[in-house]
Amino acid sequence: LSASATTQESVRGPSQAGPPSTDGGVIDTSPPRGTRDFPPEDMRLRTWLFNNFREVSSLFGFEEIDFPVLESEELYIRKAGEEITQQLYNFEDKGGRRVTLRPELTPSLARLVLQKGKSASLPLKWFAIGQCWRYERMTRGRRREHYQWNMDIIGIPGVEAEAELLSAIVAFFSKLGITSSDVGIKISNRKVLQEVLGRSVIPESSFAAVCVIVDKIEKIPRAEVEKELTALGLPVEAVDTILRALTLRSLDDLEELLGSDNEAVVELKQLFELARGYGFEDWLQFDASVVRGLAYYTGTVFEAFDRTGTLRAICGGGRYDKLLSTFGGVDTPACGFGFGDAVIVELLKEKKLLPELNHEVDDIVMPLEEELRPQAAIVAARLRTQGRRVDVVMGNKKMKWAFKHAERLQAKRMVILGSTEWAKGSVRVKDLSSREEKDLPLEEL
Ligand SMILES: OCc1cccc(Br)n1
Repeated sequence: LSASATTQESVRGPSQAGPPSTDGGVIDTSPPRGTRDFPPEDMRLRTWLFNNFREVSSLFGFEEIDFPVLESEELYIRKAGEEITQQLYNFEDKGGRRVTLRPELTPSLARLVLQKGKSASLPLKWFAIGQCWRYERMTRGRRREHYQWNMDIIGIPGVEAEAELLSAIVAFFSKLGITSSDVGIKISNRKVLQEVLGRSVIPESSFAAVCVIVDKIEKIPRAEVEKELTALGLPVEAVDTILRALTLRSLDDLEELLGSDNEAVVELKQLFELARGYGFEDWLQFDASVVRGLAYYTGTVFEAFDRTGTLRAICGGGRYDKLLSTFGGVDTPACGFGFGDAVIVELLKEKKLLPELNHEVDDIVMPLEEELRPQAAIVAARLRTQGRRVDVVMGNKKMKWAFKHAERLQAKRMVILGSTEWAKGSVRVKDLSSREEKDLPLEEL
């Protein structure tokens, strides 16, 4: 056997040694490029984060849904030049179908709403937590998967829906100890751009593509944005007007530019008034430069940012009233947000708000002799029936190991089975905080 096979044996033991790997070495134990494993310590943090996602969703009366990570490619074929649709993790399956790992959750949600049709009584308040994928040339070394929390409200045309979603986002941040001094939420409305484009007589068909390009305004040089806009066929003066409009940072200036009866002005004013009612207006700021990079947004758009400016957007969302009709359904008002699992963890690290999460059990059950293992099972079953988390020591360990193990797991008690005590129907229980030790009859455990 080659050395590596021995290595494998040392991992699997001689009796179960699998076939030596092809080149005689141990397999590559890293996960596929751009993906992550979640060993226990990382999985505890992820579970903690997702539990907070779920608790906030439940607090706001939302129902959880889920759908396959694999979807038909046609769900994401959009012509607006979005990065997300140009990096599909797509392939042809063995049945010749064009499929893809989903890059986002919203199209799946739209598909499910259409599938439910009239049986889904509106409004729907649905949330999902799902892994999303992109295939990006590793030249940029970025991840190819992340988990996203989405909350969506289907069937409400008014901005009260957006106000609820924003309130949920603020509730989530507050729950984790993040305040409006740490994070702000930029708000705008794509109807600002629609109005400005309308005045420059830009065809409606270019609207989504203009939004996708303008969304890059803070990521690529302005000249590049101008170049891409003119390449779309926009006259130079229209490009100037658009970019000037995007510098607006006050609703009064917006009202002066568009007039008080402009839909964007009306909707934004309503939203800020609701925000005052909810008490989170100090998190919000109007910022006309926010358009978000997804083609299907039609109204309100928003994104949460860290006020130090060191991180990428923490979450983002908006209104997408026409997505269902692009799938052949009846137009249904909808809005929602996506909240990724990566930037929020970076923010919590920076703010020293990461929770201390340890693997914990209540009782360690320790048979002093292998012959007492069946009895240890009886004790463990009894304790678990009471809802106590029990770790049964296996592998013929000594007491010294068991006490170190108990300390690592911050166990409350060590329950020791010895033949003498068992003969009297008792077990020895050591309280690991008071160090008190006593024999307890099994029925008093
Ligand atoms: O938000 C863009 C995106 C989509 C899928 C996977 C990853 Br990582 N990032």
